[in-house]
Amino acid sequence: MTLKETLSNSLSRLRKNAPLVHSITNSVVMNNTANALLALGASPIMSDGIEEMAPMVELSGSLVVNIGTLNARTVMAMKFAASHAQTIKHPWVLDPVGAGATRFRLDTSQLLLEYNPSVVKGNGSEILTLFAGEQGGRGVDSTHDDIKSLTQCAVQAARDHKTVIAATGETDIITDGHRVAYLKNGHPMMVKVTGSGCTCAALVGAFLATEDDPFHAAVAALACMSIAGQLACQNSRGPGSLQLNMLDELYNLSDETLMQHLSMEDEIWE
Ligand SMILES: Nc1ncnc2c1ncn2[C@@H]1O[C@H](COP(=O)(O)OP(=O)(O)O)[C@@H](O)[C@H]1O
Ligand SMILES: Cc1ncsc1CCOP(=O)(O)O
Ligand SMILES: [Mg+2]
Repeated sequence: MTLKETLSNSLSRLRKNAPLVHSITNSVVMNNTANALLALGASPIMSDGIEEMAPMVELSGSLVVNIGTLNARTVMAMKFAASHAQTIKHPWVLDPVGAGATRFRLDTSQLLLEYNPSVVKGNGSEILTLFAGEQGGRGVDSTHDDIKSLTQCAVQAARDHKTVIAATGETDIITDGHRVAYLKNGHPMMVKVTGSGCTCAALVGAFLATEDDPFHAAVAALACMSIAGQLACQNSRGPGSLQLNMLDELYNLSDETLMQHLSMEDEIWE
């Protein structure tokens, strides 16, 4: 079966299951992320209280750890949740937001990596900072657009850490170190809405709960995000209407629309 065929009913499968997705995320995007998960067909719950971390991880179908507005207390909660997820083999995704901005962010991202995330989702600069030690990015935004070097880095990182790397940008690159998918959907206006990348990570979390293979989960999630974004941009005058239209497009997305608009190439790296 081709990758495209494998993805052809992933969205309806997700909606049938309506998974509960637990996010420890940043205070900038919390509301929008919860709405995006609802629009897609999942159920969000945001919680960073260490007192309820273990039962919350067990209750939900997957975990999203996003370090966007981290502090000492929330980092403790993130570590606890990630560690518990690893112990009970619970799927989880790491979004190392602004990993290159400060030492605290880099150290926290590296520490969380030790708990074997199923997927690491970042923009190009975050992935290169974390896995190639490159200085780049402007705060939480990416300054990287070289597909060749990013793919090389992502493949090696996926192999070294036995995980799936999903690097977003004009072309999204998703790899488990062997299979590599390039998604060319999306629209440049998407970078003008804060939290676009965070929504990607949340959607990866949703698909991790209903797909057995984290590589498929990451490809399905980024395809939904980029295609919904691309369609939303057609009716948006700017970032304000895009943020709203994005939710409507996620809500109205179907397997058929996804397959119709999907612009993807994939290859195997030996
Ligand atoms: N230049 C671009 N053209 C098309 N889509 C883009 C572009 N830049 C980012 N995207 C899309 O925007 C979403 C967020 O990606 P990105 O901006 O890299 O994340 P972040 O918000 O973490 O920096 C992804 O779905 C990605 O495909
Ligand atoms: C602006 C900002 N500052 C801290 S977290 C955050 C949101 C980042 O969202 P994204 O990574 O999706 O652009
Ligand atoms: Mg981001």
